[in-house]
Amino acid sequence: MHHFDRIDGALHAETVPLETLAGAVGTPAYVYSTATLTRHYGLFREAVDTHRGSLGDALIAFAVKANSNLSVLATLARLGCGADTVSEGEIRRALKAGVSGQRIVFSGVGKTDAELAFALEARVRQINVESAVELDRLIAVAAAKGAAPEIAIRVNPKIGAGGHARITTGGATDKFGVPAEEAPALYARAAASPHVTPVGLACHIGSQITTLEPLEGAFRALREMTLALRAGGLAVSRLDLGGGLGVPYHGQTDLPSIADYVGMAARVLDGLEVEAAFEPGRLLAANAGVLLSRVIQVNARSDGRTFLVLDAGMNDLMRPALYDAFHDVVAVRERPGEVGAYDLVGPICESTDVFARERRLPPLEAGDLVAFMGAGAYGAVLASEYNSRPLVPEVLVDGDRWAVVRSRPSYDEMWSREPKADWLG
Ligand SMILES: Cc1ncc(COP(=O)(O)O)c(C=O)c1O
Ligand SMILES: N[C@@H](CCCC[NH3+])C(=O)O
Repeated sequence: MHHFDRIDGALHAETVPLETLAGAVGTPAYVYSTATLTRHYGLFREAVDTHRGSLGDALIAFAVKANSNLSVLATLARLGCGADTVSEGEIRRALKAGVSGQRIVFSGVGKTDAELAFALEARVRQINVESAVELDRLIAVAAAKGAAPEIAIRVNPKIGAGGHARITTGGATDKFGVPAEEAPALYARAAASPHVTPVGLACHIGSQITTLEPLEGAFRALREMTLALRAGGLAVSRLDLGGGLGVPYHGQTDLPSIADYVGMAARVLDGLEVEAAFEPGRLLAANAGVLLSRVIQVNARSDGRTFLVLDAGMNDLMRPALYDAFHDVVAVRERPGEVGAYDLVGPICESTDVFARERRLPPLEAGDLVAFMGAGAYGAVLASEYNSRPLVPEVLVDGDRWAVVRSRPSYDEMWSREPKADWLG
């Protein structure tokens, strides 16, 4: 079986052949590796523990949006990982997977009153407030419940970064966070309310960030703001540094390592005596998963273009269509012969249902299996049933054992969610 994990150039293999899984559950299917999730969390934990002096007893809160499969979350929860959540559904998933409320951070620009109330009932560790208007609503919700939740103010440091313009979150025009110049006054306002307890600041400037500079700039902004708030007599004991560190989709070997990244954070926070938190999503999960797909047909056109038509479509893996994202694709069993240039497409009736153009691959035939690498983050979670295609199964592998951790619904199950309007008879 192909190795999943390319982080740090290290290879971690599970021992169940992908062919076996494809035969058992059908294709397309997402396959996740326990060993890789464990290794990535372990590397992060080790880096953070090395810098306890600067980072305190730091929380690593997996960004559930990256992969919300309950068994993936349970795998991480068992290792001690927390959860960064952005909806009631994600809080519920994290709790169901065994993450205690005390390890759950609730972020997001549009939390409803009902979701805020739910977060208070779940006694989450921290609510990251993203605007003045949200603070007012939270104060009202908390007052009605006689609560005083611990909150952080998410600061927008006007440093946007990321692998694509559509995934930056810290830019001046992005909807996320409180503009840096407004944040101190908002913090002071929160401190004056008996219904919330401001404990710190948060930031998250974007995703698939491949250099440390923008992250360092954002962390420095939080440091300066902490010192300014303290000078004004306000207590700041936590800094939530968000997620965003990129992974090597292209096999790059020059990306910052987890140790580089955490070491940089420790240097910036040194001497502040705060407890740090990190919210990695992609970093923990992307290279812990592949999307398995079978070739439906090879359409070699007379104009010279060869379309490899796969049974996976953009509804199963949206990233290429949404962000022109690159996913390495490998033939699960390589046939001998000359490498060809294939346009990898799915069966969806959309012109953007193209995974790659002129990708060089060994000879492939109908029925062959391919694996999309780096599909463990923002893969299954972004899938839809477009073109009435059932969501694909998800499988978790652990050494030589495997389990279906999300099943493919039957068509009847799909229809059962659409009761006929009673007037239609
Ligand atoms: C608030 C917050 N934290 C963490 C993450 C995780 O980001 P990534 O998967 O890039 O680590 C995101 C997503 O971008 C986010 O919005
Ligand atoms: N969904 C995006 C990342 C966005 C992260 C959430 N803010 C991706 O697949 O790259």
